[in-house]
Amino acid sequence: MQIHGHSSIDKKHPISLYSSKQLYAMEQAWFSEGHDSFGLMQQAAWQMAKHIEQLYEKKYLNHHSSASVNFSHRHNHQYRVSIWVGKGNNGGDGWLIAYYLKQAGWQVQIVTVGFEDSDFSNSDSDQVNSDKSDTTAISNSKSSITDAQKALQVARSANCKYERFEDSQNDLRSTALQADVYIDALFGIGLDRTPEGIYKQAIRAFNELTEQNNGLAIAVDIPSGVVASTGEVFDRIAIKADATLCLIARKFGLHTKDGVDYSGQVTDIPLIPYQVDNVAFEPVAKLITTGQAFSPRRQNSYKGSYGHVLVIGGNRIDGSQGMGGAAILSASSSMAAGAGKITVACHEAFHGALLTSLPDAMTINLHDAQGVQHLIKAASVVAIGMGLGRDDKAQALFVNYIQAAMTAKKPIVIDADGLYHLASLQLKNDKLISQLREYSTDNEVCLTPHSGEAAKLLNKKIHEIESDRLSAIKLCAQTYGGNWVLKGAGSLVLERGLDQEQVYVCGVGNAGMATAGMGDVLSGVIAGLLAQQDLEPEMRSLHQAVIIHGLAGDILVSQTNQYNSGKSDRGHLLIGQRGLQAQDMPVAIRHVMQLLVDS
Ligand SMILES: NC(=O)C1=CN([C@@H]2O[C@H](COP(=O)(O)OP(=O)(O)OC[C@H]3O[C@@H](n4cnc5c(N)ncnc54)[C@H](O)[C@@H]3O)[C@@H](O)[C@H]2O)[C@@H](O)CC1
Ligand SMILES: [K+]
Repeated sequence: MQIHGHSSIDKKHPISLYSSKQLYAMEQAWFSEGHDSFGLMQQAAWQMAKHIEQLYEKKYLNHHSSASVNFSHRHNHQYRVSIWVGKGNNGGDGWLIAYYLKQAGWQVQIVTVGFEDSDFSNSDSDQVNSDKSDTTAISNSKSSITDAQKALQVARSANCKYERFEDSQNDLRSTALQADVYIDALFGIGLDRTPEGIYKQAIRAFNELTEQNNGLAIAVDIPSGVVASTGEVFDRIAIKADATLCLIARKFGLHTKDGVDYSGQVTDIPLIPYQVDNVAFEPVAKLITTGQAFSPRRQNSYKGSYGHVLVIGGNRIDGSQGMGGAAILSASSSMAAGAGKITVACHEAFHGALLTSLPDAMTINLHDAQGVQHLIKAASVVAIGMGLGRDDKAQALFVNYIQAAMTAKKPIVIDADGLYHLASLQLKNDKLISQLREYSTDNEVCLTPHSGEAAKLLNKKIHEIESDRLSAIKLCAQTYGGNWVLKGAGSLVLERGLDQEQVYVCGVGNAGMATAGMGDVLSGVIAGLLAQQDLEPEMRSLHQAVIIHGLAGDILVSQTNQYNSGKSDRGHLLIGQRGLQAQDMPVAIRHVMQLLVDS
């Protein structure tokens, strides 16, 4: 079930993202300043309980679509919450949320997963005297029990009802578990392996129950099953949350790879100051959801002021396989992103098609080496590889044109088959790789693989890339130099500065963009921005291009924009994610360029 409104983020500023290792270090820094760990858990749970009430009330108002709904309805209907707890501290948060929501008048049902009977009897023996059954008494209890066990005691001493998932599996569809809100406190940042057996069953049951009962699914800290440092979900076993209450600091894994599909709307509950124990933690990445505003163009300018993009690609191998579309898409996207002029070096067989769809472009035969080299000298930026082909002849062209671009000191964008050639040259220990790496220290080189291409470039398996995209993009940059995009849900962007590198996670874009040609569009936008020398570096940066590309895709599938309204007098039909095509993009890219000037 969706919470009303646009998905997760509408913050303008980049949001700092951290790994689980850093999260643990932050907690430890806080505790080493003398702060109490159970106290932190109490704060976390109390604040989450308040947010849970707010989220549910918001959902209720949306569904009863009248602002006049009076929340005195609470008196007619007791809210029901089902809280699923694991044995770690994430579960500890869950027990305390149960305690606070019960205080607030909710009907609370706890489902424990992975607990033995002894877990409860141990705590019985340690049980605090019932007439002192408050959290203070328990937190002050001398025993060496863990915070999670203390939390369990607090909830039990307040008579919160619980049942073991293991005992009640067959009855899980009983009315006892028909809740308005389901809380996932099974695993937090401590998840380090595939949930199996009872955990796998519990995660599945949780998802089924929330769906059947149209319940609101809220994850404590991170949806169980999502790895906080990578965004990976093993075997698709994870809680599908409508909302995530993210404790202390934003987890990297919420915004890239599978995490994007499971986290829902993310709310921060910071709890501790950003700088603890004199340590300021450097985020592993920054989440960006909006672009830099463009400055208006000078009236007194001409096409040369905005650069000349040379797109090299669109080959036809041995007279059969043709990939002209890749170059066309890239070229039209470059123009949509504001490049002053475009030349496309593609196979002559495609010149007609190119000019039909993009009469603004100039053409040259891809195989006219002298002519292309001459144009490389004249161009402001060279984008190479889209539909270039992978045979030896194409590789020779690639090497030749990259050498020419480096000699002429041009910014270079390498995509698709260009990346394939780089990977194979690297395997052969070809000198081009070290030359390119050296070149990229003083010149702009942008490389844009998806996971499959990154796997080839690093001579690894795709799943190795996917299981740690952050390490993969860093290794790409180390090996080849340059600035990188690792495409996919929550695309990563790595930009190298003088003495440090910055990683961004792109928080816009949608699954409709997982179609052929979208990468060609992106390379075009990157080249189009790079060509515009009038722009400040930030406005023509790689992350700006990735954001523009993502926003354009989102605009096309949004139901409320001028290009996609059933009521539009332009006669456009509604477009959804299914069926979105790369050729739809240039019009939306132009629109985003305009929005970014206006904003
Ligand atoms: N006092 C504190 O330190 C605080 C902790 N907080 C909470 O604590 C969480 C982290 O707690 P923990 O470090 O205990 O970690 P978790 O609660 O995430 O659980 C870790 C436990 O689960 C086990 N485990 C991991 N993957 C498993 C799998 N696939 N199948 C079965 N068992 C698995 C681990 O071996 C470990 O025993 C945070 O996410 C947050 O919710 C917050 O309450 C803030 C304060
Ligand atoms: K969780």
